[in-house]
Amino acid sequence: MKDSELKVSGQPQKEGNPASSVLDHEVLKYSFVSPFGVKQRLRELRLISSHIKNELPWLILALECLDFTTLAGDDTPVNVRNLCRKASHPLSSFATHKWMNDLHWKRVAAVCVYPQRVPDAVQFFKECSIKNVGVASVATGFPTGQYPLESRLLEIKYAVEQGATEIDVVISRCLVLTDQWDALYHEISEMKKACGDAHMKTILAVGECDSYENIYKASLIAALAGSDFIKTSTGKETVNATLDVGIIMCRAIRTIYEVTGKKIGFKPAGGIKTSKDAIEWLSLVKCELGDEWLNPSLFRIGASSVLDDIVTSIIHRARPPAVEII
Ligand SMILES: O=C[C@H](O)COP(=O)(O)O
Repeated sequence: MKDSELKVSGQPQKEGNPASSVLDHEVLKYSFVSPFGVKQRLRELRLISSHIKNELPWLILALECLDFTTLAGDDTPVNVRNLCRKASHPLSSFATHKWMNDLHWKRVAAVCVYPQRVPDAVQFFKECSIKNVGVASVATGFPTGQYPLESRLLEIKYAVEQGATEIDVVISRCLVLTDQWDALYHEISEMKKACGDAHMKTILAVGECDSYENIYKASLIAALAGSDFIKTSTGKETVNATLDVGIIMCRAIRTIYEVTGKKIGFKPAGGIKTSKDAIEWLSLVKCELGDEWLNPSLFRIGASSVLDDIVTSIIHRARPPAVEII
């Protein structure tokens, strides 16, 4: 299918600094999405993904792009440390097998926790001298965002002070649903400032944004306001990451790249539970954005429960066939 057939278009503001202080409304004029085009593209992408033969490299990539998450009211230092242990050496129980080669060095990209649990993760990685697993914190009144901007910004600053290197912020869906695009741009810009050097992933909570057009506009605005990544969902909405919405967000990312030259990352999150799901998302990003996006600096999968299935699938495919001795 040709790109034009999808009819997801956009004309964001002029080239140059993507995070100027005001939103150029030209960006919102061209946000038409054809549901039929999206459906058609989805069918094609599913077909492409179902034809993948050698899944092992895809599974390893999925593991390396994982934001391994715990976001529960009963999280404690102990379960966060356990999460970090698993994140650092997910394949360690097979490390003594020769066929593992360098697989046992593989690690997830980051752990993702609530602000209050950031010090537990930071301390664990410090004690174990592990430097290449990021610590992401959710913030800004996660998951609803229904708090004053002032306190949401304080949460970001708190998480950064505690050592978070990545901040996953949620937007006010209310601003999207009431067409307050300037206010949305303003709050995301303020959040980015509060992050300082920490990478900011902006969660749109797509299941609560009402329409494809709103998701496309919110994606463009989040990118233009300085987000490093756009992320689908918190995992707490009734509808979380879906592939159709993934297509729309990737198209917005591509538009931003074509017009500003800036590469924005993409993070589907919420309800991703199996290796097959993970491969479908990787395949979507490969088809929509290209191989350049297939690395942890531009692609993450946010999930609390997919790791075990990815590990099982890797072992199943990496293990040599059993030798018959009789
Ligand atoms: O950001 C990650 C999500 O909160 C995880 O959602 P999940 O528990 O459905 O995997």
